[in-house]
Amino acid sequence: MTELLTAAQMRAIEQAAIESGNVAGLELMERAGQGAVGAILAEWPELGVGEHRVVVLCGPGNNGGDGFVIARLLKEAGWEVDVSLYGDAGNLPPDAKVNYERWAAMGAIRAYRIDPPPLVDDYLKLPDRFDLLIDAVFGSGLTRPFTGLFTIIALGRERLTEAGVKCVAVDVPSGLCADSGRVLGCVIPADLTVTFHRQKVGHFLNQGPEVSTKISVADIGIEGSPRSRVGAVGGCPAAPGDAIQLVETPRQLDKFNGHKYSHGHALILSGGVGKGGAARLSARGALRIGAGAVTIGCPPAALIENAAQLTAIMLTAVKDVYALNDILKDDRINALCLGPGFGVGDREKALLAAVLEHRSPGRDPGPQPAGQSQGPGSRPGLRRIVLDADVLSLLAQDESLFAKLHKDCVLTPHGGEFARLFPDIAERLNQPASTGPAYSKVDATRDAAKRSGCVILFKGPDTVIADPSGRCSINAAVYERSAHWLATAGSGDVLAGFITGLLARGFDPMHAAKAGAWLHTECARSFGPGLIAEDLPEELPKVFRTLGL
Ligand SMILES: NC(=O)C1=CN([C@@H]2O[C@H](COP(=O)(O)OP(=O)(O)OC[C@H]3O[C@@H](n4cnc5c(N)ncnc54)[C@H](OP(=O)(O)O)[C@@H]3O)[C@@H](O)[C@H]2O)[C@@H](O)CC1
Ligand SMILES: [K+]
Repeated sequence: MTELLTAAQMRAIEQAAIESGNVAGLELMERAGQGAVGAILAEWPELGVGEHRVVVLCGPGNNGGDGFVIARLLKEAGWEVDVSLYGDAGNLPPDAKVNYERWAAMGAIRAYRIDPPPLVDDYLKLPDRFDLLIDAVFGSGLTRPFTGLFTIIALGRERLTEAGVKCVAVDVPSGLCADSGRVLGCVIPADLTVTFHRQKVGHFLNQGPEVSTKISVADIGIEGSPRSRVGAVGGCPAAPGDAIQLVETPRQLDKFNGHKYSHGHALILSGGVGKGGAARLSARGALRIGAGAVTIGCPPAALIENAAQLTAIMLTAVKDVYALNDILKDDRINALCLGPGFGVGDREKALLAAVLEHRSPGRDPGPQPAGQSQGPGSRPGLRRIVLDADVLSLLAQDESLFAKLHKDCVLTPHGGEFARLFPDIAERLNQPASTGPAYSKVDATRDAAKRSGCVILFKGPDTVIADPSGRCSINAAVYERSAHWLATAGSGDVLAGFITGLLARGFDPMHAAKAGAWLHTECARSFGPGLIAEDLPEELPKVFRTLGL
């Protein structure tokens, strides 16, 4: 389980470690500097031999303090070191001040005031040639946008890359909000970002991956402390529900025993003639991921078209609400998917209302083992629903439909659909970030989950999944899991099908959303560029084999 931290959580963990008496803040700063140097030499071993020159940009807080430690360590290793301080030495926090003084006893410091900012010509009188730029200007304490300094560096950054200068961000690239991954003002993009103890949420959201480029986590020796995790016993102020997890290999994919209906039965409602492709993609995804049976329900006129395309997937006519209610008398149908290619007419609206109302009258599955409920079919009438695409538009248009949403629903909006469903939340998220920590996609998804009472899966390379209780995870298709070719027509329909299939197999909504998103990314990575949506379900057997299933 990989837990991501906000700046406040990291501060609380650091504070708890210091208060435990096992380690002093100054020692943590020393370890942070050592960790950064270690990570740099591991990344570029060639920097460990021969003569090199580094420019260290320090800022007014403890991130700057880390910079002074790095300057000292590299100088001791024989480097030529050029240090600047952006801020007032008299106002440095205590540990940073100690390291400032230690460095001052070894070398020069060019100091620049924050207010008024330095003139372009005055700032960054960089040496003619150097190998490494250490960005220790701002870390997790960035509270407001700042452009003066950053603009100069950001503008010169490309030139530095061309000159072969490597840029290392200490903790986060300066200008990046450690909680939201949003840029306040402008940012110094890094070639390598060295962070401490745990990766930060902002490394995975929004622009975080693009400007952090590669993350190395340095151990600063607080791992064993009783409060090193969010929500640990007596831990930091954040409630357990506030921990944000990175979605990883799902552990509950082993097959149930029994006949095919013990793997559940998914019903995918499709649109009319010529509109069935999206639902067929969802159905294929649901079947491949292991639903025992999958049926597409389409308007009578679309039966022939669908029949010509389907073999293992069953087909039934759903003319109207009466027909649907008849089908739903079959208790083995335990998961539904509505939205892909569905349409937004009166028939669809009525079907959506009926499905939302049809939910297991008075049946609560009660406490379940982590991630899985009892075998599907064991609780007749319990229906879990994935709502995607057109249905999200219907929900956005009609408050009474929205009010029918419940905890067994999973909504899977992309950015545009999210903005239609939750316009005020999206507006807050899309406003330029003016204070740090900035409102993040995690905050927005949690707020949306709370309002709707459902699991929300907010798509993107940084897919955020939250439930109404605040539980939250990020499926990150970034860094080594990057799969930009996943942005292809129909890919979302397959994702909706994956989640539906997992719901049919008995996964609870949160775990189905997480596992579905993770497997979706894995299929794309496994297939590689050239992928089209049809390839995603077909890649699942290979991914399952890799998982040892
Ligand atoms: N936590 C840990 O366990 C460990 C933490 N460590 C390190 O500490 C870092 C966090 O340190 P930090 O809290 O001092 O924050 P940091 O970003 O250095 O600067 C804050 C200062 O900047 C100022 N300021 C903010 N925005 C500004 C702007 N736009 N323009 C101008 N000024 C601005 C702000 O001013 P204020 O908002 O208070 O007015 C404040 O003075 C962390 O990233 C890691 O590197 C390690 O040593 C290992 C252990
Ligand atoms: K930094």
